[in-house]
Amino acid sequence: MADNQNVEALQTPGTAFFIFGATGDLAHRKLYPAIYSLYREGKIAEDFAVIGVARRPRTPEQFRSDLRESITEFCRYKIKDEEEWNRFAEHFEYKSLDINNLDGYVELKQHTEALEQKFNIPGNRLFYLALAPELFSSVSLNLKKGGMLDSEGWHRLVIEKPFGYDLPSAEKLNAELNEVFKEEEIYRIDHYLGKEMVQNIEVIRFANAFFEPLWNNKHISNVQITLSETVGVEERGGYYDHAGALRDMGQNHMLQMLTMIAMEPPSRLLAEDIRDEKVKVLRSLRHYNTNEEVGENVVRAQYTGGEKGGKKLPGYREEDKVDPNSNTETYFAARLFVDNFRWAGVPFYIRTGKRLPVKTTEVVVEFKNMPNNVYLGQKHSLEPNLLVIRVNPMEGIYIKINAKNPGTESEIKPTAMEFCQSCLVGINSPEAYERLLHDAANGDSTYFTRWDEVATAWSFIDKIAKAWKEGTPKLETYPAGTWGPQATHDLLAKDGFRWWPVNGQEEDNVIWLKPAE
Ligand SMILES: NC(=O)C1=CN([C@@H]2O[C@H](COP(=O)(O)OP(=O)(O)OC[C@H]3O[C@@H](n4cnc5c(N)ncnc54)[C@H](OP(=O)(O)O)[C@@H]3O)[C@@H](O)[C@H]2O)C=CC1
Ligand SMILES: O=C1O[C@H](COP(=O)(O)O)[C@@H](O)[C@H](O)[C@H]1O
Repeated sequence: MADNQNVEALQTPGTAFFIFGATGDLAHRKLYPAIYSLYREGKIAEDFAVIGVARRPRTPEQFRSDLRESITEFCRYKIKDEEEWNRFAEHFEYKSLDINNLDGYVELKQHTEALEQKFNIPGNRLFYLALAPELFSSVSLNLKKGGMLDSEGWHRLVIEKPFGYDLPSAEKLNAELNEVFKEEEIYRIDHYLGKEMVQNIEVIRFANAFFEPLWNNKHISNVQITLSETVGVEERGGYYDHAGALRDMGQNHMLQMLTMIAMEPPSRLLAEDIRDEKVKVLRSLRHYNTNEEVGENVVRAQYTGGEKGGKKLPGYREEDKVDPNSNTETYFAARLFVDNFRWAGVPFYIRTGKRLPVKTTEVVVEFKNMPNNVYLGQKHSLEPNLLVIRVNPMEGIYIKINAKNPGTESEIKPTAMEFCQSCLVGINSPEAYERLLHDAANGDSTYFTRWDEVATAWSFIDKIAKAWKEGTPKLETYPAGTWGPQATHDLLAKDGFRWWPVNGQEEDNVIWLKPAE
């Protein structure tokens, strides 16, 4: 019996899941744990099979043992008991295959058909490409040539980021994929769209009379989006040194979050309506066409060696597989404008970086000061109201208002009222990959990026990348464990703003009203 008792409506149709890149990091840390959670919650019933594909040889026993290791280490559910584990693991098979070897697909087809028969799967096939992007086109072409798309039922391609390196390469990739899969069969992953609180932005905005009437340039002075990480590039130096923060986080996660904040209410809560609104935001982004404009609005930087908790941290250029003379940015911040009626004149500040002091993803919506406030000019220093959406690792929102300090005659204090979602539901809220796999198997593409979103985002990003390539602005540095270079603070200071401390940290003057224990 599934752990989630109310599962009928949520169950995926019988599906064969193919994980290309089955021995890789993403499969190990995210995909297998996600599949196990879905199984435990009854969102996947017994009519499924998972076929792992990669080059290195693995016996079925080895593959299932890797699988168990991955789930034990990374899944939010613990393995229940041996009987349940065996029932689950029986659905997993491994096929050693070089994705360029067409003959291998013919064998894969036979293998698949046998599994489909065994588990009563009606020919629905979901191909998840957890592979280097250079391999995406060959896989899709060989799937077709090898007869893997001949089954009854649907065929879907789930594809990891990065989707291209720039607009021309993304266009090329898209054209190649379209030779095999239609747009509606392609599910481009941006795992930030699978995060609970990113999805909640829509609800907070469109289901609350508090917020939506104020959600515009009359009432909001600026928006700040921070995606900070404490880690460096870890084992991904080779990939990262080619990509950098702008392509790794900016083109996708950051712009996607911005669209969720800035979009107009969709006419219906359907995938195409929502994605139509998101792409309109991307089209309204003010492009920085000259190096001067990029220099004025964008900061890029790279971490140097630092220290945290007495531990020495290496500089970026000392990291494994990174060019010792690399000019790749590990940090960037930008001031963006959405030039439409709602947002004219409101800066959206975004920043992301590796080796920053804390791991957090947070959106701060700063409201304008009250006009002619009777308290202004007196001894009080009023702070602007804030709505803070906490995405990661803590989930929830808080709003900061000005209120009378209890027990004083007239002292006004910033007071934060917090809805801490993760305090209520714990860390058990579904992982992004669970939702996204489940959505893809159910044919719901709402939280996947459509081609026009990807292309429009690249056309904006490419101009920044071009200016950087030409040396503008210069690459700054920041010691590992700090909040980036001074230039990032200047970016806001010139508009009269400042970055709000993340997690409400360092704000001694604020009274916190937390939910009762
Ligand atoms: N890891 C992460 O946290 C994230 C990863 N991604 C994206 O996911 C994708 C995969 O990343 P990740 O798992 O880290 O990469 P890894 O390098 O860890 O894994 C790559 C996988 O591809 C397989 N592979 C490589 N070449 C071939 C080939 N010719 N034929 C068949 N299989 C092949 C490898 O297996 P073998 O060597 O056995 O063939 C391995 O299973 C990338 O696009 C990455 O950008 C996106 C977000 C986060
Ligand atoms: O896509 C990526 O995201 C991770 C950060 O994801 P999070 O869910 O842990 O916030 C980042 O480390 C990685 O470089 C990037 O490719």
